[in-house]
Amino acid sequence: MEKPISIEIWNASGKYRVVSSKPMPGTRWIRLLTDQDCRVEICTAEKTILSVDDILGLIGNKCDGFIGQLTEDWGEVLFSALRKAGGTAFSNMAVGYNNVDVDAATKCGISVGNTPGVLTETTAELAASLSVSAARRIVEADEFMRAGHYKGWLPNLFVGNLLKGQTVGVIGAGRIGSAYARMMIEGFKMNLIYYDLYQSTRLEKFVTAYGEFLKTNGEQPVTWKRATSMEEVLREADVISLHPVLDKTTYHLINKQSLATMKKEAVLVNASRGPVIDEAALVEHLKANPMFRVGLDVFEDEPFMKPGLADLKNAVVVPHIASASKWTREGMATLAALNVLGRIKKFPIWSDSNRVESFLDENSSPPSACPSIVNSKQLGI
Ligand SMILES: NC(=O)C1=CN([C@@H]2O[C@H](COP(=O)(O)OP(=O)(O)OC[C@H]3O[C@@H](n4cnc5c(N)ncnc54)[C@H](O)[C@@H]3O)[C@@H](O)[C@H]2O)C=CC1
Ligand SMILES: O=C(O)C(=O)CO
Repeated sequence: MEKPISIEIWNASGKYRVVSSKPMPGTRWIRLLTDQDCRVEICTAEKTILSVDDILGLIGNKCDGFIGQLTEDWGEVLFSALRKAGGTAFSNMAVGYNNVDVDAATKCGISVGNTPGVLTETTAELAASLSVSAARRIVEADEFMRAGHYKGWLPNLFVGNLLKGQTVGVIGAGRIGSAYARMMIEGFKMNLIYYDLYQSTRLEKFVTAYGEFLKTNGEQPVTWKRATSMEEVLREADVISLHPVLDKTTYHLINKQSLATMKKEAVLVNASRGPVIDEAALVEHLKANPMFRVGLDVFEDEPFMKPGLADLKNAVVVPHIASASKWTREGMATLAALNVLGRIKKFPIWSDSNRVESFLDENSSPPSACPSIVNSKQLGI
């Protein structure tokens, strides 16, 4: 850090030093730590994305646990430093942990926490919002209105795509992808096609049951299909939402070739990680196909957009806010803090990291457990 690090300190006399690289929403997470003899230090520097050097400065000579952010590069350098400072616990305040070298953490004996179970619906809701915004051209129409261009109703004004009866495609039907699929199916009566490495039996059962319900109601039933390849989804779906993890297999999953496979008037949504799409190829595709629309929450080189994207009317862009509801963000902070606290206190691992309600209840003490540690098996804890 160029300037001296600005730090807010809670419970200065606490035995265990826990550092958070950012202020996080709510105060419960701070209280949970200070109640258990932690001294909590929160970096309040204005710089948004902290460098490895910045974080080394925060770790210092004694640090028992660290709560980090998805914008930070947690690799061997930081985990070695944390270990040297006596630390055993790290948690990302995120469910995704593609910014973390888990093997490096394991080698240093450091646990890596993440925060599933509290952001599934919030993230799916934003993906659904982007789907509707792009299909119905809401942002374009809003800009038109504010610019004073509206002269009265016209048959051809901002005509977009109807969702009802169309096909929604989900790539990565895990927690968030499945929740998104249900919203689009229940909300808009869309048919489902999905691609995932694993079968999503619960989702399939839901669509079957919902289809039966619609049929008995005299309505057109919805249907589902598990695709055998991603290309099948790209070819058949009218709206496609991306929800896989980011790893070597999903980097640039959507590229020039896969974009060419999609329908000319399709809607593509990404609320997973930016590099899942080759963004430069996407810009070219959007330019060449004005009826093709995207809704993007994440970008390949965050915080930047690839040249040309910001000028395109067929793109809706928001700054990585998919999990940004108050309840979710406060919950993420709580889970991240408890991941770190649990390891420091040698608590066991919670039995089901997707069922974390009991950690989030404001009116009771959380269980004495680590809510979600991704390398617990490797560490033998
Ligand atoms: N934009 C945002 O603010 C947020 C983004 N995310 C991102 O969403 C991702 C998914 O989160 P969850 O649903 O909780 O994770 P999850 O682990 O429940 O689901 C991911 C799914 O992707 C599938 N998958 C992995 N490789 C694949 C491949 N090559 N092709 C197709 N499917 C593949 C997995 O089998 C799994 O079902 C996170 O890893 C994170 O990067 C999560 C929360 C908020
Ligand atoms: O949790 C994540 O992975 C995010 O991207 C932010 O919520």
